[in-house]
Amino acid sequence: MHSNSSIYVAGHRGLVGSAIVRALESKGYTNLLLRTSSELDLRNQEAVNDFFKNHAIEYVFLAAAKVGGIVANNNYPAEYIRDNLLIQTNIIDAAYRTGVEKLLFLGSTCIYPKFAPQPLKEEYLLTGSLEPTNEPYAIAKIAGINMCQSYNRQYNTKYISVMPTNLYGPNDNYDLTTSHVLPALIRKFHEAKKNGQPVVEVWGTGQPRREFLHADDLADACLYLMLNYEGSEIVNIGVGDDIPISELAELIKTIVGFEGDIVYNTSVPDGTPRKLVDVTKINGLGWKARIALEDGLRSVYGMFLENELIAKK
Ligand SMILES: NC(=O)C1=CN([C@@H]2O[C@H](COP(=O)(O)OP(=O)(O)OC[C@H]3O[C@@H](n4cnc5c(N)ncnc54)[C@H](OP(=O)(O)O)[C@@H]3O)[C@@H](O)[C@H]2O)C=CC1
Ligand SMILES: C[C@H]1O[C@H](OP(=O)(O)OP(=O)(O)OC[C@H]2O[C@@H](n3cnc4c(=O)[nH]c(N)nc43)[C@H](O)[C@@H]2O)[C@@H](O)[C@@H](O)C1=O
Repeated sequence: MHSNSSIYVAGHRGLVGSAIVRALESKGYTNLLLRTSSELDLRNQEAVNDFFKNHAIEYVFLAAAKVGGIVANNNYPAEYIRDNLLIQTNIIDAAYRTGVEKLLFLGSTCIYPKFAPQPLKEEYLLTGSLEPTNEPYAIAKIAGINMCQSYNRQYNTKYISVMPTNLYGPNDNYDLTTSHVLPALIRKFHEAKKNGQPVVEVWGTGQPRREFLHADDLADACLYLMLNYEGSEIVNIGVGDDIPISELAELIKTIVGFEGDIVYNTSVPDGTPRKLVDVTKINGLGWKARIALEDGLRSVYGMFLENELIAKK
């Protein structure tokens, strides 16, 4: 990949896509192709084919997807399987038909069996049943991985698939009905402090453990793998450490400065009890995460406050 290679970042306004754009720009890549979903609906095969035919795209970062937290996944299963299958199928096939040099597909650690041994090694894929709250999304992602591998095998393409753990960072989704736990708790504690509320509700039992990776670390890993990895086998991306949701809640509570209580709403599902990734493979390839959770949290809360000030002006 050269500084003037034509690079399409699908989903460039999202948490991951925007971090990949920042990483590419900071490393001097200048020829980036970017389209919002209203400019190019990636579920529309004809539009996607035309877009690829009309631009000599050399590299693709496939970071466009329908993404959401546990409750959104559980409530809208049809949308999660349909949109993700359409988006990824249209892009992967158009990339092949127009001779794209290399493509990076973003999966997720929810592709691993619900009760797989920890930490999750790449070879545990397809060894057991999935977590029901996100099975449709996970099945779409598994289909995407297999599609990349099948195209590599039959058509000699160079499509790589990465499995990031739970992510957070700039341009995260703070809508409490669709967001993931980390941005949701930042907003809940912040609003409770501002409004003088005595309690904050945290979903589930607080016992599940999650691993959190900053989107800038993830983007750095994606760029590193695009430049240094050619295998068809999936690669985990994580920090190699996790914490219970109850501990995350206490940490965010302290950073935000909320002095009230936490209540657990156990009518909301916990989801997978644990999904800590084994990072031996990516560490062996020469990449390691750098941003510690507490530093990352302070930084995103700072951005959250800045955005709130801007919104008020
Ligand atoms: N967030 C997380 O914790 C994790 C995310 N991932 C993976 O990373 C990838 C990116 O996720 P993330 O950045 O968090 O998601 P976001 O929701 O932040 O961003 C998704 C992007 O996809 C675009 N998009 C969605 N639907 C369409 C469509 N029909 N046509 C065109 N573009 C569309 C959106 O574009 P627009 O803004 O223009 O509407 C948006 O910018 C996904 O594959 C996800 O599975 C993996 C593990 C964890
Ligand atoms: C990235 C990943 O993201 C999803 O899986 P998840 O990790 O279960 O996601 P989550 O961040 O929504 O929840 C993590 C844990 O946190 C608890 N929790 C507490 N309080 C809130 C809360 O206020 N909001 C949310 N969303 N969760 C909360 C919640 O009950 C759960 O125990 C899937 O989309 C999956 O497909 C996927 O890939």
